[in-house]
Amino acid sequence: MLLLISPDGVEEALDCAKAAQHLDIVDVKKPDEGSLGANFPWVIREIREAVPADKPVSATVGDVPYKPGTVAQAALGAVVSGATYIKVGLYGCTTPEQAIDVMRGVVRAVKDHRPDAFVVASGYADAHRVGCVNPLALPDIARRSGSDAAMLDTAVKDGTRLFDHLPPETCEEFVRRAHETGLLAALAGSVRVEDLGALTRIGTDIVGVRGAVCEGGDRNVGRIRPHLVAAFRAEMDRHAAQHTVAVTTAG
Ligand SMILES: O=C[C@H](O)COP(=O)(O)O
Repeated sequence: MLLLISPDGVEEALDCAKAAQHLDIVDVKKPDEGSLGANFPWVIREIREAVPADKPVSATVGDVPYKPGTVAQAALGAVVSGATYIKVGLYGCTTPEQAIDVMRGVVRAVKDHRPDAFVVASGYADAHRVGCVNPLALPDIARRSGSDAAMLDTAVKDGTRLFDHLPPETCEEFVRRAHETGLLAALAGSVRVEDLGALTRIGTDIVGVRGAVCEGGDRNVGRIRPHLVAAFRAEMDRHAAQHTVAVTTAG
């Protein structure tokens, strides 16, 4: 499982860089603009320069409206600024068709500029609270739009967590649907270390966190700390090793 960490700006990205050996992807966002709030292009550029070259930089394009042209242009801005993982939160899409429309534009805008960039279609585990597309539709939306991964986060950051809205069995079905069509499955949403066992067991490819690696577990007031990133990674590795033993023993 890959670890994606979301700093809110250059200062926190520098702290992520200090823990670079413990993480896999640095994800630029602006949490005060929403769950997948988009940051400024110059922030993406500065973070790309600050993070070791072998660590991909991801950027969120926002909790986007159903405006395919606007979103495609924003996604191009993110990739031109140096991000190679482009994450789109399909907040304003109420049907799979709308979501596919948005993601097709993003895929074209991004891949015309940089064919090796990785496009992530993100929905929300708590979609029922904000009226957007069903989370289990995301793998099919990602597949039909030519995206590379399907992701779920939570739309409302009120302390409730991924598994409060979608139990592990439903997340497992999400992962299964993504894998069935050759896509990666990414999961996030106030994930804590105690969720890592289930996330590992169900085959999650990427786990996205912010709060869990901030001081006091607080994604707004706390700051990302390198030792918390290292500790989170150690727990991930422990669960991965346990899972391998369990699978080998069962086989
Ligand atoms: O993409 C990952 C998100 O930033 C997760 O943030 P969170 O762990 O604070 O919910």
